[in-house]
Amino acid sequence: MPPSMPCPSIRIPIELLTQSSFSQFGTVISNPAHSPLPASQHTSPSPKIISANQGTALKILDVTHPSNLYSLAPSKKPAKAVMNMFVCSPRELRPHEPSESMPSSWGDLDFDEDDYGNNDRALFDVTILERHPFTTQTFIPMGLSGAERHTQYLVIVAPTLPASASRRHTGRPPPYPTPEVKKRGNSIKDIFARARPSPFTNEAAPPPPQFSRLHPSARPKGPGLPDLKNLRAFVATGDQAVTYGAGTWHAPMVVIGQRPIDFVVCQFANGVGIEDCQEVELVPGRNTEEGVVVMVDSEPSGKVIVKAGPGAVMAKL
Ligand SMILES: NC(=O)N[C@@H](O)C(=O)O
Repeated sequence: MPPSMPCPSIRIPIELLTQSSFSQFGTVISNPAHSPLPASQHTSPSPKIISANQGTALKILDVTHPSNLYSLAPSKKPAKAVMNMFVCSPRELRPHEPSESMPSSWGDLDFDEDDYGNNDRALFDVTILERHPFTTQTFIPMGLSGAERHTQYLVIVAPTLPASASRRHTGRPPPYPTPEVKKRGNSIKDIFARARPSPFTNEAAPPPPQFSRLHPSARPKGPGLPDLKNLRAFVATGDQAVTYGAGTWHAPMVVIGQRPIDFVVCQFANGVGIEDCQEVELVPGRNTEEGVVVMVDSEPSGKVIVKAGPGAVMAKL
């Protein structure tokens, strides 16, 4: 049984998965020529593209930032790169019950029941979140086209609370090993290693902070619990892959539609259960109506409707 944390009642509208909306959680991998947003709404820097394969291919560089932080794991057991396959079945959704105004991650939303037209609303209850504290994890869907309307997947993520706030939630320290950050050593060797200019290399610039070379989404997130009030839900198209930054709290993959999606999943792993994957169960408090819920609105074709952020059809904020 994973540890649990109390959760508030909160309804989450769905956003379009784009690199800029997702940047604090990880990276989105897609052919920039197939962006779902018009060029005027692109906010992330253009990727570097070079010609390859005797001019018959475009090579788009560094589309994601795999990171292996297992040197910080308490066991110190080294990890290896692994590629697994997840065959993810469509999730069961709960029928929507008419509801009063509910707090949401986008402010208090007032849900007007007449607004759906022919569209449908169903609810996905987020009951568990997990994270891989020492590795990025990339989900690459197979066999789906960007135009596929009936089968899509949701990427549900949450920021990490500071450890002190996690303790307030549960009344106890975070249940997981804290990534060990290197202590500032005081031996003669350590002091010389920090000296500038360096007596060993003559380097004049100060040593870079431990994680500064990593993409911001790939830096360790700390041991805290998920920040449920700022949980976000994104809908991905079939031609997008997604990388969760190391330590990013996320829901196990949520496929929407009629058929399973096969994903190739790339990550590092060292075989120590608690270091490879950590889970927390979300339990609504005694006076809490329903817990953390993602609102899944869809067109009659089955296509999920984006309700918040760039590309929203009818966000009511
Ligand atoms: N994300 C997801 O569906 N599952 C995992 O992250 C896992 O490693 O089990």
